[in-house]
Amino acid sequence: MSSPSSRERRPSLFEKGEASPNALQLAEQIASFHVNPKTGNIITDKVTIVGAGQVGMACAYAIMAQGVSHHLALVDMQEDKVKGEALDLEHSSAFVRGGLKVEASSTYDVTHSSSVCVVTAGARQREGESRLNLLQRNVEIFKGIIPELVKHSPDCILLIVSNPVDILTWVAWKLSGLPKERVIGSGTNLDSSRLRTFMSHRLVPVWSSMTACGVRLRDLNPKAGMKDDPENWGELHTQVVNGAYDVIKAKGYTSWAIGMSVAQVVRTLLRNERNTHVLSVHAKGLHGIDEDMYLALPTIAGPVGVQKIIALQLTKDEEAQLQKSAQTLWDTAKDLKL
Ligand SMILES: NC(=O)c1ccc[n+]([C@@H]2O[C@H](COP(=O)([O-])OP(=O)(O)OC[C@H]3O[C@@H](n4cnc5c(N)ncnc54)[C@H](O)[C@@H]3O)[C@@H](O)[C@H]2O)c1
Repeated sequence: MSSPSSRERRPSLFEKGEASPNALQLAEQIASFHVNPKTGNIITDKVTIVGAGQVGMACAYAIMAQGVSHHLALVDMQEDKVKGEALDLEHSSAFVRGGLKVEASSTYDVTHSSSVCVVTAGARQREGESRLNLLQRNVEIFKGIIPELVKHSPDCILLIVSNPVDILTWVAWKLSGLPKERVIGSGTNLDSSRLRTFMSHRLVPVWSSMTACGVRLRDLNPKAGMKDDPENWGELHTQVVNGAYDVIKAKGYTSWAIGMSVAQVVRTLLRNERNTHVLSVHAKGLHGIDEDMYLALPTIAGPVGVQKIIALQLTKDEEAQLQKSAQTLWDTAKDLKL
């Protein structure tokens, strides 16, 4: 029997010459391929993020750390900054299962053939500036971004994060020429998480046993969330609405939670996980909405974009409020110069 020292060392693939550069390239490609189960087409997991600010980089980090994509392209008009961010991220490649490739530029060549393009670029409000003026400035920014993204990735899904997200998703749809199903906004996916977080603060001791027994909050407190609710669950609504403002007041911007939220949506889009997220989708014709507008609604989306918008069971009053929201958004959007 041969001793370990005398045992012939197995040559590595490189030494045996089995892995030519082409084979390595192929392995790299296979690692980042998924198959669209509906069409059978191969899609890559390449994701572009435009805007390498607080939100864009939190999205990039979450997408990378969760292994949602192994190939990122970052674009920002601040070339030095975006290149620095890309290097910093790519240096963590050894800690990421499957490795990581990060490209960065102030132009759009690096974005070619992306499956999902996330847009977080936006202008910050100037002192005394009206929201409409800020919005028009963001429209001008989008005019420089959206056609470039579509030119380099004509089959991509656009995922808009910049605020105001519903209106800018509509703007991106108009500027892109893509089918409405392929343009999606981050909607209120994050607000849903905020609601669950605030609920868990109240319910941690009993939550798991309640859900395990199939008990719902309304079974214990039929007035939960109503005006005369003795436990005042309605206060959660205020907490959710103020959630972003509380964070911005304390640290100047929001980043980590929106990054995680976007990573979750991108995973769903790439992997066809058929999860339901509350995303900004084209809402005309739903719940009596007449406006050509995007609104946040529960949506199932995948590699082809929006697959299904879940019909909500709304009271007349709730439906009227949704229609009013659509009207308010449209009143602003219709005056924009596209
Ligand atoms: N949808 C949501 O739930 C949600 C949550 C948080 C923030 N946001 C929005 O995300 C956006 C970004 O926020 P932030 O804190 O990262 O801002 P930020 O100022 O830190 O980053 C914006 C980045 O966009 C870049 N940029 C501006 N114009 C550009 C252009 N024409 N081309 C390429 N890059 C350009 C800037 O250089 C900057 O790096 C804001 O509109 C914010 O309101 C949305």
